[in-house]
Amino acid sequence: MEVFKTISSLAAGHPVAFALWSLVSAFAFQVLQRGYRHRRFYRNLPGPPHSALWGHLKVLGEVSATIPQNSHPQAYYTEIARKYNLKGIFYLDLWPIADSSVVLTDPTLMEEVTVRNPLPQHTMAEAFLSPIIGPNVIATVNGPVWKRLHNAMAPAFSWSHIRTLTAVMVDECALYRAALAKYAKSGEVFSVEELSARLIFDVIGRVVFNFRLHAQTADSPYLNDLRELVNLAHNQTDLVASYNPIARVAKWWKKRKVLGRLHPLILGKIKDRLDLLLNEGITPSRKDPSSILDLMLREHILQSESSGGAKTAKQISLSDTDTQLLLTNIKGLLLGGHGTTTDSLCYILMLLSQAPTALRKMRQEHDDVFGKDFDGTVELLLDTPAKLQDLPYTDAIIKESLRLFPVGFTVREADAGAKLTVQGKRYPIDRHQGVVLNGHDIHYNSGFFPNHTEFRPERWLDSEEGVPRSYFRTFGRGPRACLGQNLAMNELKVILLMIVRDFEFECAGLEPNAKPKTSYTNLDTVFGDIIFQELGIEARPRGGMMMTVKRND
Ligand code: HEM
Repeated sequence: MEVFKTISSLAAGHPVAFALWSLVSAFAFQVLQRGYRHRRFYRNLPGPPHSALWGHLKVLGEVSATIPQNSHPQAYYTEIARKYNLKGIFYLDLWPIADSSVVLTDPTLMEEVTVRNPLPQHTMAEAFLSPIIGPNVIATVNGPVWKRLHNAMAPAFSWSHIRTLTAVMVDECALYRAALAKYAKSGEVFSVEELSARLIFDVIGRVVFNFRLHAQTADSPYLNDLRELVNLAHNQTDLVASYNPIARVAKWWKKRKVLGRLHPLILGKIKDRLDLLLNEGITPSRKDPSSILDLMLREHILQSESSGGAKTAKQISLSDTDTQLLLTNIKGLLLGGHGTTTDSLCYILMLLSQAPTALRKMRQEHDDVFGKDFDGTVELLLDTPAKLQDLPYTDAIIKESLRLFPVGFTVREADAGAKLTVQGKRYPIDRHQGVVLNGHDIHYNSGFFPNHTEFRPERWLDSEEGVPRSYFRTFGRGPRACLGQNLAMNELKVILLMIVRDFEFECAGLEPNAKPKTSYTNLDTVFGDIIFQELGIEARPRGGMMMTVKRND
C-alpha cells in the first residue's frame, strides 16, 4: 500500500519526472525480458560455451582478437567452429550487438535449404543493401518481385548469350594488357584491384546496358560513384561510426551527393533506350538479348501493349515503381557483378604468384589449345568462343582460387518455429534468426577438401574423386544461386588466357605471419594478413592487392 501511495504522490507532484521514469522502467523491463528470452533459447543448443549474461559475445570477442579487424564474418564463423570443434550446425547468440544466427557447415544440410527446400533470403541482406542501392534488388528480394526480375534477366546469362560477349571481353582485355605492359615497363607497384575493377566494370557495363562505360580509358563517373557507394557500405559495418551522429550525417550527405550524380545518368540511359525502342518499334528479343536493360524494358513494353496497345514513347512511360525497380537493379548488377569478379581475379593472381607449377601447367594448356601466338589465340577465340570450355586446368585454377577465397555470402530466413533436421535430430529456428550458409567452412574442411590449405587445382580434375557439386559453395546453389556465374567463369578464363603467358605477377610488400593467426588456414604464413578478406558488399581483398608485374620473356 505504501508503495502505491508513494507512486501516486510522485505522479501528482512531478508528472514529467514520473512519465519519464515510467518510460525508462518499461523500456528496461522490455530489454531484460528480451534478453532473458534470448539467452534461454540458446543456452542448451550446440555452439561454443554459452554465458547466461554474455551469450556468445565473449567468444566472439576472443576470436576477434586473433583475426585482423573488419574481416568478413565467414572467417569468424569458421574459426569459432574449429576452436570449439563444432560440426554441421551451431548457434551463435550475439544479442544485443549483432544478429543471432544458426550457422550451417554441412553440404547436405546446405543442399536441403538451398536446393531441396530453398529458404528465402534473410531480410538482413535487404536491410544492409537497401540504404546503399535501394529496395528490391534481385539478390535480396523474395517472392513475386524476385520471380519477375529473375525471369526477365535470365536470358542475359545463358551460355548462348555469354558466348556472344567474347568479342567485348577481348576488346576490353586488350586495354587491360596495355595497362599491364606499362606497369611492367615502369616496375611501379599498383593496385590490381583498382585496375581490374575498371576492366570488369567495362565488361559488366556492356552486359547491363550494351554501351561502353570507358572506365579503363577515362574516369567513368558511374564507376567512381558506385565505388563510393561501396565505401559507404563498408563504413556501415563500422560499429563506432554507425552510432556516431556526426559520422552518420556526413555519410548521409555524401550518399545524397553521390546518388544525385549517379541517378540522372542511369535514368537518362533508361529513358533514351526506351524512347529508341519505341520509336523504332522494337520489342527486344529474349533469344538474342542486347542487354539486361533491354530484357527488363521488354517486360514493360509487352505489358503496355497487352493492356491497350500503347505504342509511342509518350503513351508508354515508366511508372515510378518500375523506374525505381530498374534503377535499383541496374546499380545492383553493376556493383555486384564487377565487385565479385574483380575480387576473384585478385585472389587468382595472388595465388598464382606463389604457384609456379600451376602457372606453368596453365600456360602449357593455353599453348596446346590456342597455339603459342597471341594474335592467333585471339583470332581462334573470336572464331570459336566455345573453345574456352576446353581449358580444364584453367577452370580448375579458378575454382581452386574461389574455394580458398569465396567472395559471396548468403544468409537465409526460416519461419519462427521451423526446425532443421540433422542426422535425425531436430534443431529449432528463432524469430528473424539468420540461417548462415557458411560455405567458407566447407571449403576449409579437410574432410571435404584433403590438405585444405594447399592450393591444388588438380583436386578438381581428379577423375576418381572429383569434387561433389554440393561442396563448392562459392556461387551458392539452387534457385537463388548466382545468375552471373557462367559469365564470371567465362570472363575470368578470357582474362587469364590473354594475360598469363605474357605477364608474371608478384605481390608487393608481403608481410608473412611467423605463425598462423587462425586454426583453419596457414596461408597467412605465406601472404600475411591480406588473406583475411575484408567485409564490404562482398568479401574483398585487404589493401587493394598491391603488386608488381613483369614481362614473361
Ligand atoms: C566470381 C564472381 C561471382 C561470385 C563469386 C558470385 C557469387 C554470388 C553469390 C554467392 C550469390 C548468392 C547466392 C545465394 O544466395 O545462394 C550471388 C547471387 C547473384 N549474382 Fe553473383 N557472383 C559472381 C559474379 C556475378 C556476376 C558477374 C553477375 C552479373 C552481373 C552476378 C549476378 C548475380 C545475381 C543477379 C545474383 C542474385 C541471384 C538471385 O537471387 O536470383 N554475379 N552471386
